[in-house]
Amino acid sequence: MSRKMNGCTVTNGYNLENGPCLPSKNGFGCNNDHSASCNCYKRTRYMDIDCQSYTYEDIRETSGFLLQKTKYRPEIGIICGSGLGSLAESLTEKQYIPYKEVPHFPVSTVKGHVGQLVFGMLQGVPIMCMQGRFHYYEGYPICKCAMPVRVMKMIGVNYLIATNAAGGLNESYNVGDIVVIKDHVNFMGFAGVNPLRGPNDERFGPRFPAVSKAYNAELRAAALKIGKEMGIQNSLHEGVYTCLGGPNFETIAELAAMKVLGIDAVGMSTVHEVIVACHSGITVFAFSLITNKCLTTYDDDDVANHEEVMETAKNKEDVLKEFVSRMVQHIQKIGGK
Ligand SMILES: O=P(O)(O)O[C@@H]1C[C@H](O)[C@@H](CO)O1
Ligand SMILES: Nc1nc2[nH]cnc2c(=O)[nH]1
Repeated sequence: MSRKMNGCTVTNGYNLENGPCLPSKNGFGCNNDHSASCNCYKRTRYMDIDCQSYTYEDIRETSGFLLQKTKYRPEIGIICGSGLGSLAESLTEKQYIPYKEVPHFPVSTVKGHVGQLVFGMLQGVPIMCMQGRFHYYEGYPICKCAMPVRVMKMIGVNYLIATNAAGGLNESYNVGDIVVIKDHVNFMGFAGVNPLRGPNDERFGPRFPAVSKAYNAELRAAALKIGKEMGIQNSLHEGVYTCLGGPNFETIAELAAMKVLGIDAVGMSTVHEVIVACHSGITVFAFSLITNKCLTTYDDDDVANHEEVMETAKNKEDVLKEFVSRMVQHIQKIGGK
């Protein structure tokens, strides 16, 4: 079915000559003719098709905007998972920048994800914190979900602390435990859903990056040591995380299959961010808060739900703030500013 949209003839949602024709975003670089010379065209042409919705220049525009807005020059970036936004509240001298004010940034649509950048100090270290992340199930292409990591890199971030809420599949895990992620299984990647899909701009990173050491071993060891010092070693683990597309939680059969594959924690984020961080040379530390136990038998009366996820995250707020704060201190000691 064809119809007119923003001056383009759109057939089944796509302008077949020029790619999808979407409304220009705040007019950034769009001259409204949606031709090949129009930035709007360049940005939207690949969206959902080639997963290349942001050019290097777009990311430069976004990071340039932020560097102009803030006096902070952070080397450490933090992404807050569902219900974990309070991690940003540990920062002092905070500056908030809502996503909707930032050129090219997506906006958060999920409960528990505020949707703003928080710049500030933690342990005397400048930090850039995302209070709210982007998920594939919200309708964003996966490259868009991971786009803020490229912005972080261009701003000067060299260390990423990615956090998430996850279901505990490993039977030894309890609700409220922390899992230091040592590796992931990119299920969505098995189906070709990868944030690096599409033309590769070498200025972002190599065409074929290795991700076998994505989760920095030194930082993982430090996290376990910190856990001991905090007296939480019995509720701290190292494990394998996976991201599913969501938004539904898993079936019993899906969980049984994942168990066989050695997956310990199941979520709906982080993997795409870590891949992009790795691609751009950012050192990664990531952890899951186990917000619910994965239910693996048919006679369980319970079912997974977002409210439980949020509640568990709220209950563990203080311990997580302390954990992250000590990790930041450690990173600063080994090289971050
Ligand atoms: O953003 P994260 O991965 O922490 O959020 C998890 C996955 C879903 O977005 C949500 C489900 O409750 O929690
Ligand atoms: N996929 C998935 N994501 C989660 N986020 C928090 N808990 C869960 C879960 O059980 N499964």
